[in-house]
Amino acid sequence: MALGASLLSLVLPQVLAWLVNGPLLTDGSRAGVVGAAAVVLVVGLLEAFLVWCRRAFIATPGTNVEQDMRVSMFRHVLDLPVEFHDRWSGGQLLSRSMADLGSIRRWLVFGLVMMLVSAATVVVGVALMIATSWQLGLVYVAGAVPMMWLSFRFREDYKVVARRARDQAGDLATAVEESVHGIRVLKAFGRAQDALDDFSRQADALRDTEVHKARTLSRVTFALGAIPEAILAVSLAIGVPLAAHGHISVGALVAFFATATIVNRPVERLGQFLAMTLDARAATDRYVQVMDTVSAVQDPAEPVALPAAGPAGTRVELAGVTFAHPTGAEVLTGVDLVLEPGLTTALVGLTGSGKSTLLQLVPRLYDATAGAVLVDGVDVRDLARSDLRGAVAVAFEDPILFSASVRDNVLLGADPDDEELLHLALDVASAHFVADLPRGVDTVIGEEGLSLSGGQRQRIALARAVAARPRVLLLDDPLSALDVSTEAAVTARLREVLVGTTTLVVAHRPSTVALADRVAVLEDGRITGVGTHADLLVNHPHYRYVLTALAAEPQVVTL
Ligand SMILES: Nc1ncnc2c1ncn2[C@@H]1O[C@H](COP(=O)(O)OP(=O)(O)OP(=O)(O)O)[C@@H](O)[C@H]1O
Repeated sequence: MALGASLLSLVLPQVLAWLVNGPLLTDGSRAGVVGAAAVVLVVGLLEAFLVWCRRAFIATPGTNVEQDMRVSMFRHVLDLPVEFHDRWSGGQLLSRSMADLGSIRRWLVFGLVMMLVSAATVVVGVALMIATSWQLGLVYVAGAVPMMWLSFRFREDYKVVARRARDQAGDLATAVEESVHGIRVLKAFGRAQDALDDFSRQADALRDTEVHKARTLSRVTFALGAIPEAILAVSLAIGVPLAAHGHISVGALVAFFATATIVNRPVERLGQFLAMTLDARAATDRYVQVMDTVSAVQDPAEPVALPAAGPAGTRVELAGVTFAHPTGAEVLTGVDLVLEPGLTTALVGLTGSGKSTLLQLVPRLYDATAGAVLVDGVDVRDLARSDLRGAVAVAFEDPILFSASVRDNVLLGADPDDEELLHLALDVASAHFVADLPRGVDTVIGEEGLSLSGGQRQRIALARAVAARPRVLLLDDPLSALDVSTEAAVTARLREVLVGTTTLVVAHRPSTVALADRVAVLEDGRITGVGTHADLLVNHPHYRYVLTALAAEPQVVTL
């Protein structure tokens, strides 16, 4: 339709030529003039109708493409492993999934269509101009050479700044995200001004890039506007003598200039279309960069079914597990550890010894670099991730809650309508404070649960892990914000409810260690001792040292 509208506009100069050569220069008949006016009117109305159709019909496919790309990207980002999210900032992903995709849509619905239409209009228009007068047509074609050279130069310059601007916009989004996320720290330390200064510096850099882009575009727009006008002046200087000597008719001369005026329009806008295309290209590159990232943690081609748990529960084994973050040194070196079915094992080690890392290998938040993690004898890499993560629940030390109701947060990994389970899980986690919230379990907790205290957040996160009714429960020191007596009450209830659940608890407090059936000591990336608390106290010097260090950590600071 866009093409039809544009090509129709080229009909008008031909009507004009016929009008000049016919009724105007010969008989001057009224019927001829009226006929020409009628043709102009019909062609004009048809062109307007086609333009309306283009605008009306392009919106749906354009927005559909944008939506499909956005959903695919979010699905892919959710599927990418934690290691990817360790490296990528939220702002970059945000700007790629919002602003970049918006720019691709605008290009699809306008830039691409207008580029194609303009190209067709120019080709057909120049052909008509050559057919009208080959001498003048060739002059016009000669003008294309400097324009193509200028466009090439523009493309080389602009594509670099277009990409830079998008990357800087992503960094700026990250700065906003981090500052908002850490607003309490910034305020408490009185660093708001520093954050503002940093942000202003980044915003200045983005503005400079945008100005650079605009200047590059304005230079090429000026050149692409001036050259066709100059060609028209040259054509006029050549065309008038040609017409005067009868080499071309006056009508042909008029038609040539009318066509040239129409062809000039898309030529003059070529810079703008090119800029849009290069912007969309930078946006597409950034989109593809995320989409082309292959997830290192994938489902196997033919997943093995998770065997039913044994009578005592599920057995988890880490066999010769070694792990290093892509950017760091080896954290775990040949770890051998068995979590006996239905028992609670405490994992103890100095800070930074790799306890959280070890725990995250079980649900495949990371994959072991060497060795294997086995759940009931099956390598976790041979299981479908959904099966594995359905059987394993984690409560992290830093509890992440979503801006949803308490109910939705707790029943995240369970049946969302299971009222009984909801209350049981909250009870086990000693989250009785929920009853006092304004709307009870339906109270929407603020972004990331920041409207709750640290201990309250931890208890909701623990309730979530319990409600998942896992075969294996991994607790990364989830009770650290609770006082010792609440911790004891929660642990006692956990023991009652989680009969048959194999539990690994990362312990930072002697009180937590004492509640476990067995203790494993992580030292220099290896498990150097497994036994009861009492045995290890007697036989394991590093365990004694770690316990002393943990006990020395002040729980209450007295000034
Ligand atoms: N994403 C990461 N990239 C690179 N190194 C990391 C990453 N996460 C953790 N590490 C490093 O791995 C090591 C183990 O970290 P981990 O969080 O497992 O220790 P931890 O024993 O749980 O510590 P803590 O008791 O303080 O919670 C640390 O040296 C840490 O710096």
